[in-house]
Amino acid sequence: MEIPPKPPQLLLSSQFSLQNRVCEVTLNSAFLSWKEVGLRQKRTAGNIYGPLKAAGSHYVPVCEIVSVQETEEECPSAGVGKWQKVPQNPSESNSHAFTVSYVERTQKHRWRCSEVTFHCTDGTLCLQWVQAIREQLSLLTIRPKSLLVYINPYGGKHHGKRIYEQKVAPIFSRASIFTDVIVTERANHARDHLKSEAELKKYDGVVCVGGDGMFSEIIHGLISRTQCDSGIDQNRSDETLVPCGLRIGIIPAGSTDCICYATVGSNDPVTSALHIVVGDSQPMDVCSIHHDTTFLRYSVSLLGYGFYGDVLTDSERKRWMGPARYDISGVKTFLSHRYYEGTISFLPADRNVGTPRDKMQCRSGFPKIKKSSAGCLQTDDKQVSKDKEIFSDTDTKGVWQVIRGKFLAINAACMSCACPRSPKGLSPSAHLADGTADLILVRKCSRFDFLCHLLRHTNKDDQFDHPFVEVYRVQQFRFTPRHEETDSELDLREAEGSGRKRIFSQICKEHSACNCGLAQSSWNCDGEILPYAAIQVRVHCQLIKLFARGIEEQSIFDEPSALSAI
Ligand SMILES: Nc1ncnc2c1ncn2[C@@H]1O[C@H](COP(=O)(O)OP(=O)(O)OP(=O)(O)O)[C@@H](O)[C@H]1O
Ligand SMILES: CCCCCCCCCCCCC/C=C/[C@@H](O)[C@H](CO)NC(=O)CCCCC
Ligand SMILES: [Ca+2]
Repeated sequence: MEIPPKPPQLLLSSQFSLQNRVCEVTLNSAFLSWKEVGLRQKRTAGNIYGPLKAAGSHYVPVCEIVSVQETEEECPSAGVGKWQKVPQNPSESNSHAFTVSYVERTQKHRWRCSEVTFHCTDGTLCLQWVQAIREQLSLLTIRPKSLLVYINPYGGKHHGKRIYEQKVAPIFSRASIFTDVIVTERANHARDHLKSEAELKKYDGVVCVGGDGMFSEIIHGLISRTQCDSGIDQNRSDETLVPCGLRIGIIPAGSTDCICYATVGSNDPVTSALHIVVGDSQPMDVCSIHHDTTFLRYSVSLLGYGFYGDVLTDSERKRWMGPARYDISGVKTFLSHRYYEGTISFLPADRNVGTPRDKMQCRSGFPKIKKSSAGCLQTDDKQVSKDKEIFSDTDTKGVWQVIRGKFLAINAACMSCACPRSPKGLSPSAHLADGTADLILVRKCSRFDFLCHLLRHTNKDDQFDHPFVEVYRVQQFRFTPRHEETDSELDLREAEGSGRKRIFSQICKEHSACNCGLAQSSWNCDGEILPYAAIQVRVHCQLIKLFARGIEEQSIFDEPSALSAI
């Protein structure tokens, strides 16, 4: 039987002056609230993006208070050069005041740090309030007190340092968070520092100021350090990796910022800073990628061969263009319309984690997916779709599937990969922490059809609803490009003169410009090119944790019904 939650305990209730009006202010163990005295209370849906409020009432959850401080309103006194307190209005003369900074939701999942200042004539009362609020904040032990910050000064439009100093550092300082800041001096500086030098015990988290490439450096440093400390060999693709203890915060300052966007719902530095301050925690899956017995890289967003690999290869030569390089290279790659041949084998995911086409988008706290002590997933069955269109569990559980063909793109997404270019992402129903990736196969088709498929990433239409697109939810997969297929794999091809084709394939290896389907592409792994085309990929469930909570359902802030318990 579920034990009902305890009602919040009333801690303080007093009258203060707020902008010339008298307000009743209440603090309980869950909320700080205030309402104008004498106003009749009427619950309304209010401003859908505003703070939790009924008409004239404001409710701030204690867990969303950033800080509280005694306020002294001062201005220079003429001529003397000294500063003295000056009341803002008559009712606030002899005024003592305290200011509460708190999270306020605005449009499109963005958060702001708002302030409210309460005035009264009794200094002791103000102090009592400040202490009571601080005491409640001190109970929030999930909040970080000390952070290690890495800034890539060259990510995106080269604004990382300025974004941190102007928008983020003031919020951390208001929340009394200690920071050690390192501005990187070269690529892989942050990775190498985390791997072997950083005194990680000093910190409650690591913050990355940059784009997806910088985030990738941070996870490589942290994951490698954790495996090394635990005696795990990353070159063994069958190893169970040890989850990282420290949470990672992303302050977006890159070109795509897909990981930030898909875990927070926006690419806004202030919003990310506030998610760090309130101590959010979002577990995330990570793919390990091996070539035979060599570990190559980890991936959390896109692993793309063909189209996205070619876009990245071309765009790397245009880094000087900044974020626009992806648009130019995207159009160029689209026009070249190359396809690639090879074999994909994959191990389908358990049916209880849903399917890529079930329209169950990953949202904050839903569906409840927990990693069991045995490392596998437990889901709340009632929340999981019963969509059966691709495989039935009994047919495929634990059985590798093999698909050969000619592909314009082979993409694997461990999460939705939503970003400003594609607000619902490459795989809109992929989940952040379910131990699976969505494998998307785009077979050879006409330019027009491929364009329709690409454009659907930018609107509400279903990009998988084409006869040339297949999508599978997988735990592991392998890819072998056509020219690396073994004799036995080639022998398996039906109705193909295998001897003749193999000779042709060797010729085409050196002839990547010809559109014969036997040329090789490269894998785009979270924005980095992999050195091998033949890879094995395995998803590690919830290997890392972010200072995020997943994308919030906007509707929970539309109406104050959640406040009825107060
Ligand atoms: N000081 C530095 N000098 C040069 N390169 C750096 C430095 N610090 C980090 N890097 C590298 O810069 C690359 C790109 O950085 P980042 O991801 O921040 O920006 P981006 O490429 O513009 O954005 P995105 O990855 O979102 O497309 C990363 O791969 C990182 O390794
Ligand atoms: C001709 C019309 C084309 C319209 C196509 C729109 C489709 C956009 C889907 C975007 C998916 C982004 C996935 C994220 C990948 C990141 O790990 C990676 C590093 O930041 N970014 C890219 O590779 C950059 C990839 C940029 C691709 C354009
Ligand atoms: Ca996943």
